[in-house]
Amino acid sequence: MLQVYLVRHGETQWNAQRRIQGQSDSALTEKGERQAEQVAERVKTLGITHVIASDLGRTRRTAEIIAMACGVDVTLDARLRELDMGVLERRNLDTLNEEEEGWRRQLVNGTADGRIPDGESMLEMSERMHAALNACLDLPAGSRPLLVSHGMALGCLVSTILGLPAWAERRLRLRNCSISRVDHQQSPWLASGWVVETAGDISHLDAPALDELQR
Ligand SMILES: O=C(O)[C@H](O)COP(=O)(O)O
Repeated sequence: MLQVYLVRHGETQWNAQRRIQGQSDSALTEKGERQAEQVAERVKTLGITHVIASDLGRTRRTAEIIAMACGVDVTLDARLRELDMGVLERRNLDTLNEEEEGWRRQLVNGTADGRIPDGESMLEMSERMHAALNACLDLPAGSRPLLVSHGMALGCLVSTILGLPAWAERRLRLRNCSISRVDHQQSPWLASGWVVETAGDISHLDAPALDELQR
């Protein structure tokens, strides 16, 4: 059985400011740095053999902190990036007009082919996230990788492993520096292949991220 840990990066300045990041970027806040240190402390005893991260700054920084604690290097994989939010990247959620908010809501309300203009669909993101996860199957036997990615990307990955379509209504909140685990396994009472062992664990964190207080 292959166990893969999934971690969303620490809180960023734009998370706290309710600004849409997508494939744009902002630095971790002090709280985000502390969250990354707390998740590193939590996972350093789990026998992690690989830390693989989205190549955006917020995930790279989180991965560096985790990898240091686990004594491994960071490998970057652009397939783990957040959904491309197109023309709405860098915009504050509270400044969107009715049409713009309609584009954004399509990503969370179950619209099959929803996308923000110049952005990515949930299905396109799902396909690259699954490709990155399945690449873990080619790691040496006994590997235990940890992937550092993003809220929409990881939420879609976990939901699709549960059998939901990529564009399903979003009902799984993965907070900053939450830990999820998916296993590739064969067992009597589960479907073969990927299953969800845990999702969204934040018991290792001492305080909710700012953006959680505002949502
Ligand atoms: O702002 C965004 O793009 C998403 O809602 C959250 O993205 P993140 O998980 O990269 O912060």
